[in-house]
Amino acid sequence: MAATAPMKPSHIVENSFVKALAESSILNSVPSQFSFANDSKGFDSDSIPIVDFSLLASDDPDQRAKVLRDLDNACREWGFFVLINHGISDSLLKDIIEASLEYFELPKEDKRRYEAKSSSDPIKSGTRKLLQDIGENLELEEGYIDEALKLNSCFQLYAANYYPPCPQPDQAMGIPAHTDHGLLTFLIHNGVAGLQIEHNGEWFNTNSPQNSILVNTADHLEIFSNGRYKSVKHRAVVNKEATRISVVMANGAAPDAIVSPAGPLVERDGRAYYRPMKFIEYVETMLSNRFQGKSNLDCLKIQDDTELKTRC
Ligand SMILES: O=C(O)CCC(=O)C(=O)O
Ligand SMILES: [Fe+2]
Repeated sequence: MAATAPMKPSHIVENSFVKALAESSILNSVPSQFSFANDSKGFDSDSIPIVDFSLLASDDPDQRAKVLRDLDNACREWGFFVLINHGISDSLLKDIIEASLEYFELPKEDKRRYEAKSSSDPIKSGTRKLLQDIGENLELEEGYIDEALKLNSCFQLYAANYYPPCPQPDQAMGIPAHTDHGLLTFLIHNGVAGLQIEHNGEWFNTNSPQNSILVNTADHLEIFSNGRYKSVKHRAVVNKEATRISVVMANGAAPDAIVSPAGPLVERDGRAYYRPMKFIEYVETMLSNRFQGKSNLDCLKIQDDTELKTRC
């Protein structure tokens, strides 16, 4: 059970409530309304991909070609990678985590002031270098991805998750299995592990250094790449000892961009495997029924030509 800010999807319980509950001295078991029997075990793996961001700008063509291949393999095979040498200082990363913790310590009324009023309340910013490299890996013309997804006014959603220590970690889940909307999700944390990703039907722990950034490919990149890159399923588990904080930046297309498989990829594949949908509509429907029933992505998948006219 996580408290999330500033976006508060309807399934997430009141921020202050989870925190107060966890701090209550009489809490020694998970209340039944939060009980979520699960197998939260994950495997450790040393093959989780690592991408060295600094080498993407290398002048050495062989070095650059190698890191582009690393990025392509990571997006195709895991939908996930640990980004190192990204150029963001350790102190800035720490400050972001600190500021998020301060937010969770605020009284309930003060917290409200910072909550986004709706999902169309975007934070617009961000480097798009990785997306341009991804466009190159997909053999799209330079600038294609920027224009098709209107990246000069791209949508970024910031959320901070607070996971208090849990007396029965095997009876609760911080955030259940889901995929993210958007193109890429960037995640940092306070050094306490908890993110697990699904790979070949198994759950893997992501024990990454605190100064790295965890990146996962999300639904709109799966759609745009016509299924070459998979939106990875992930979840957050809790532990008995330590509070975990994660800060997530979901990086998407412009709110009014219609996201569909990229034209040149559809030509290469002979057909589109996903239906188009306006970016902001996707985000809004997803946030209103996240973790319940069929995912938006499944609804947009076209299984075969005979299904072209069917919808969820
Ligand atoms: O806290 C984490 O590790 C995962 C958070 C997450 O998946 C999300 O906020 O969408
Ligand atoms: Fe997520």
